[in-house]
Amino acid sequence: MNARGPVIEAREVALSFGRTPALRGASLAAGPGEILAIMGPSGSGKTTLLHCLAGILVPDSGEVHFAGERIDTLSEAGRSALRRDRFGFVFQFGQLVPELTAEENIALPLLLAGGRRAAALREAGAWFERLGLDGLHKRRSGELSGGQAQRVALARGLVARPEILFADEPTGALDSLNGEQVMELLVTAAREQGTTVIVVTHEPRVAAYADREVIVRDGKATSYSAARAES
Ligand SMILES: Nc1ncnc2c1ncn2[C@@H]1O[C@H](COP(=O)(O)OP(=O)(O)OP(=O)(O)O)[C@@H](O)[C@H]1O
Repeated sequence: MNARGPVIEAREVALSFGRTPALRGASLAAGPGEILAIMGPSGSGKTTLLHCLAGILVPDSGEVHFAGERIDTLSEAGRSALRRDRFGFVFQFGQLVPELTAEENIALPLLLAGGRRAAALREAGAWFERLGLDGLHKRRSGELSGGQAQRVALARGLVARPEILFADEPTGALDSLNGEQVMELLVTAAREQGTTVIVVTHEPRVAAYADREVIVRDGKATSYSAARAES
């Protein structure tokens, strides 16, 4: 696959939890820098598909390719290294480390990648002004509002300039104003860095920030171009 091919791709991915089929041959592909929204009814398989793409879950059948390499056949250690070094993550409830300050939380991916503490904190610090978090460097997650904590989580997901950011309902716990702000920051920062974004959401207003939507229904995925204006 050449550099213009998809950066991440699922091919006919199937996965069951016991007797519950979560995915039944789902395929999708995202190009470099593309922002893709995964939508669909509750229980349709969105999170499972995201986890298969990110190497968190291994499909029963089908293939997952990243940057031209098959990744579902890698060992757990290989997939874990991929997640640490090349992917970023944002979840619905920020999942910040409560013992760490906001700046330490943001710096975490850089430290895990072997970066030096002073340099990592400096880089983390650059995100505060950009995200409207000035003066909150030393706060712990319990001392931040939901919107502030989610912006910290977003910075942590992007600070190491991952090739792909996986976001699972990143605005799901926020009111609509905070949700739109987080999405706007996410999209702006990802575009600046050229990061591909795969975002699971059930909110059309969040999906409207994406270049393209993929609808998952009954464990299968269908792609729609961004021709939402007519509908
Ligand atoms: N760890 C698990 N163990 C057993 N069943 C699971 C597990 N995770 C998901 N499932 C089942 O797999 C199916 C797909 O779940 P998934 O979380 O991918 O759906 P979803 O579209 O993300 O749903 P939601 O929008 O409600 O978050 C559902 O039937 C769910 O109950």
